[in-house]
Amino acid sequence: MSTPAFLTLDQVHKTYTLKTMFGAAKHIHALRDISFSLQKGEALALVGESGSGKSTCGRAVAGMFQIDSGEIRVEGKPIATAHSSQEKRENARKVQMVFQDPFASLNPTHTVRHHLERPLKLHKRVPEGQTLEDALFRTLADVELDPAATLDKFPHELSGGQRQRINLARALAVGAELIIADEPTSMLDVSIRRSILNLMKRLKEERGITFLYITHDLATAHYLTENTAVMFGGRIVEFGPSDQIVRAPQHDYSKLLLSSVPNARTKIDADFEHARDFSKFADQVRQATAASAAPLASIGEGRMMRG
Ligand SMILES: Nc1ncnc2c1ncn2[C@@H]1O[C@H](COP(=O)(O)OP(=O)(O)OP(=O)(O)O)[C@@H](O)[C@H]1O
Repeated sequence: MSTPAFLTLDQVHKTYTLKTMFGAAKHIHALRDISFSLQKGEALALVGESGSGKSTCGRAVAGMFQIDSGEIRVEGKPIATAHSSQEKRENARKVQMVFQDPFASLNPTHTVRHHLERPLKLHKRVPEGQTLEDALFRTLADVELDPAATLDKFPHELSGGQRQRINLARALAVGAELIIADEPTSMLDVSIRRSILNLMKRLKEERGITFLYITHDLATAHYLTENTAVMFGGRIVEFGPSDQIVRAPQHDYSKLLLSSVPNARTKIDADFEHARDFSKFADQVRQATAASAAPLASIGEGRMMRG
């Protein structure tokens, strides 16, 4: 029997219903018919503009709310059927989130030691024959921080990049197998973004950690990920190998995202390069993408596009 994918999303839908001032309900289709799967140790980028549904997708996988329909499976088991508290704890351990703001996710009144000690103890992650101190040192070394210099510091004594490394260390401390990294570098200095991406790449390659990498930045996705899903309006409009999507995007919306990236070595249609009023042109592309009811269909070589 073949091993199931580490993560599978099968026709996932999520609609938020908001009450407007006049009492009428407004429905926001945040996820529409989202399907993909990820093998252990693979990374998938979810890319799109603000509001396209990327974070909702990440939070759904982390089990932070109930989806309306469809199924999310981790190692073949639907997360919605985790009934016992032990099953829920185990899912929560395996799937960890790292957020955009590296400061907000750390408690400013506690040291790095406190942030890592608790998960290591709670999830019994201190290997036999090692002390808690050994495990703390190993966890910090795993994210390329100097353990002795870092352990007793408070979050405000660390740079943004170091804090994001602590957030990754915290995920490692519980034994995360899938890390959902939601814009993990967008609040960091440009100069250190690449080093955090490289660290995630190393964790993927050396530890077999699976990544769902949420980003606005289609151009950086291929450093870390094998595949990219371009999202718009809660739907996947294009899916395929990340380097191919960057070099030769097929969907007009993917081209639009890439056309704003300086120096992207991308085949963009003449329309995109010569549009006189680019923002009007961009709106036309968004409207056409929103209006299309075409299904996501294979266009060959592992690529899919909504026509
Ligand atoms: N808790 C919520 N209640 C109501 N609407 C929500 C909620 N969370 C998200 N939305 C709406 O769902 C849609 C998708 O939002 P989501 O945050 O998933 O997009 P995103 O692509 O991650 O955007 P960003 O990059 O800005 O985070 C948006 O229209 C958003 O306003």
